[in-house]
Order: sequence, then C-alpha cells, then structure tokens
Amino acid sequence: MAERISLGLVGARGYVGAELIRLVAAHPRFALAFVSSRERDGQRLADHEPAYAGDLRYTNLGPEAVAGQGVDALVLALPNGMAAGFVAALDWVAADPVVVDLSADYRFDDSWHYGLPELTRARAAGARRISNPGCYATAMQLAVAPMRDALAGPVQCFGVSGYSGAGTSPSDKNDPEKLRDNLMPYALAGHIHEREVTRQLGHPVEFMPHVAPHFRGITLTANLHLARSFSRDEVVQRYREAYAGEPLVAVSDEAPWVSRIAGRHGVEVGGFTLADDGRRLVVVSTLDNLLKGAATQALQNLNLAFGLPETMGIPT
Ligand SMILES: NC(=O)C1=CN([C@@H]2O[C@H](COP(=O)(O)OP(=O)(O)OC[C@H]3O[C@@H](n4cnc5c(N)ncnc54)[C@H](OP(=O)(O)O)[C@@H]3O)[C@@H](O)[C@H]2O)C=CC1
Ligand SMILES: CC(=O)N[C@@H](CCC(=O)OP(=O)(O)O)C(=O)O
Repeated sequence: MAERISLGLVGARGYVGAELIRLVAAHPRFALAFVSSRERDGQRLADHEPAYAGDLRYTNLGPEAVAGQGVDALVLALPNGMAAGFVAALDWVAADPVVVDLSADYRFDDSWHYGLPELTRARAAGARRISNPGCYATAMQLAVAPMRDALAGPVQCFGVSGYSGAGTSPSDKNDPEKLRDNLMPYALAGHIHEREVTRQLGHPVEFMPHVAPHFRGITLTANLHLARSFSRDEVVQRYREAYAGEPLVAVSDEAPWVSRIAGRHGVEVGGFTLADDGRRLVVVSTLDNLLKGAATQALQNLNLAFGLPETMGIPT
C-alpha cells in the first residue's frame, strides 16, 4: 500500500476545517496527524466528526508547536490575519511542508501559488505554499473567465451567500434571528474578493455581497458588458469548451439554483442571458462556499501538490 501523507489542520473546529476533516477521513492517501482547536483541546475528534473513525483528539497547538510536528502537509483554516505567525514558525525551524492557507492572507502575495485549479493548475507544479481562493472569488472567476478576452468595461457581480460563509464567530451575518426573512447587504464596494478577482482576472470587477438565511451555498450573478455582439449559442459554446473535461464544473443551460448545490463539490455555471443587442451578458454561478469555495478546492490543491490525481477523494 502506498505510504500515507501526514496532514495537520489548524482551525479544525471551524466550518471549513470540519469539511476538510470529512474529506481527509475518506481520502486514500492523506492521514490526519493532528487537528488543532483551542476550544476543543483534549476532546475526541470522532465525537464531533463521525466520518472520522480513529483515536485522534483535538490539541491546542501554537505556531512553534505546529512547526515542530513534522507533517508533510499543513492546512491553515483560521480567521484572516493569523497565517503569518505559523509561516514564520515553519521558516524559523526550516520546516517545509506543503502549506495550504484558506484565509485571504496570501492571496495577494506572488511568492505563493494561487490555487484555483481550473484556471491556475498550469502554474501549480512544485508549489509548496498555496493560497486557496475566496469562496465568492471562485464563483466570480469561473463565471467570468471564459469571456475574459471579450469584456468591455467593469464586470458587476451580485453575490448572495449562505451564512456559513461568515464563519462561527458570532456576528450579524451569522445570526439566524437577524437573518430571518432578510437579505443583508454588506461591504458593497471594496470587499477583499473584489480586489482578489480584479487582480486575478486582470480586469476590473465590482462586487456587491449579501448574506441570506440559508446555511450554505453561494449564488453569483455576473453582468458582463461585451466588446462586440454575441449570440447565445456562441456564448454557451465558449463556456462548454472552456470547461470541457472539468469534473467539478457543470455548464447548464438554465440558471442554477443554490438549493441544488449545497453539499456538492463542484460549481454550476449557466443561465446565459443576452440583452437584445448581444453586448450585455448575464451569467449565474453557484457553489457550496464550504466545499468548492473552500475545503474541496483545498483538497484539489493538496492532491496536485503531491502529484496525485486532482480529484482523488472528491466525489464527482
Ligand atoms: N466559511 C466559508 O464559507 C469560507 C471560509 N474561508 C476562510 O477559511 C477560514 C476558516 O473559515 P471558517 O471555517 O468559516 O471559520 P470559523 O470561524 O468557522 O473557524 C475558525 C477556526 O479558527 C480557530 N480560531 C479562531 N480564532 C483563533 C485564534 N485567535 N487562534 C487560533 N485559532 C483560532 C477556531 O477554533 P478555536 O476557536 O477552537 O481555536 C476555528 O477552528 C477563514 O480564513 C475564512 O475566511 C474561505 C472560503 C469560504
Ligand atoms: C457571508 C460572509 O461573511 N462571507 C465572507 C466570505 C467568505 C470568507 O470566508 O472569506 P474568504 O473566502 O476571503 O476567506 C465575507 O464576505 O467575508
């Protein structure tokens, strides 16, 4: 049997950490070496995550302790602003595991690989420090990329996320009472994903996020102004060609529904609607923010980093 690849996870109590534990528990090659959480220190992992059948317990490991674990792969699923301490500790002891950071901390750092495999896998070879894209940012890029060379003027993106996107720390954006019968607009200009997508696509994107009462899943409606007139067939053909052979991207004629993407690992792109003059296109993408928007994408990146098939351990 092939040797197991040891994986440590910091931020294991969070929504994203929990999804990654489920994926790794079922993966043929990765094995959890430690799962770190302050709040659950000492508790059995299997009591919280039945998908995991082993004896591991959560531990509360700071940066130095994590750097000393000697794992092959390290995943950071912490709130923004916390990754640098862990990276500095690795550097200090000259430990060089493959690191996947799920936060926004290294998405603007060119010395890290930006891991959105469908768009960046050609640059993935040899990457050991990998920044996982944002959840909305993944939905936006996959909705816009096939038309990138035909855009005229900024793209507008209207995003609606389930409240798991706001993590487990209590706030208005994950308070079910405040969200009941509600749609909460926030960060209507300058959201970090607006800057992230603008940078990655090399084209201005204007992003208006909202949070809704459902738990998981993003609907992203993108409004694209085009440099010339397109027919609908031509547009659909472009998307089908761009994502042919992509097991995690489904191109659909109809606009996808978020209720159908929750719990699924891929992205659905569809609903292609053109204005009468053929120069304005509306495209809808949906994904599960905790899966393709976070944990599933992290596993794609880990598989690539270790030379494994990109979708190993990902139900497609
Ligand atoms: N939720 C989503 O849809 C997406 C999230 N992301 C990103 O993934 C990361 C994790 O998100 P998510 O799972 O939602 O977040 P959560 O708030 O659910 O979890 C955060 C995790 O970090 C730990 N943590 C919190 N504060 C600290 C701290 N000061 N020191 C050490 N550990 C801490 C928590 O565990 P404990 O307190 O027990 O230590 C918990 O395990 C974030 O960077 C987020 O932006 C990316 C894409 C989508
Ligand atoms: C509903 C909600 O609050 N969503 C989060 C985005 C998800 C996230 O975790 O941000 P990153 O992907 O950049 O890490 C937000 O808008 O900040």
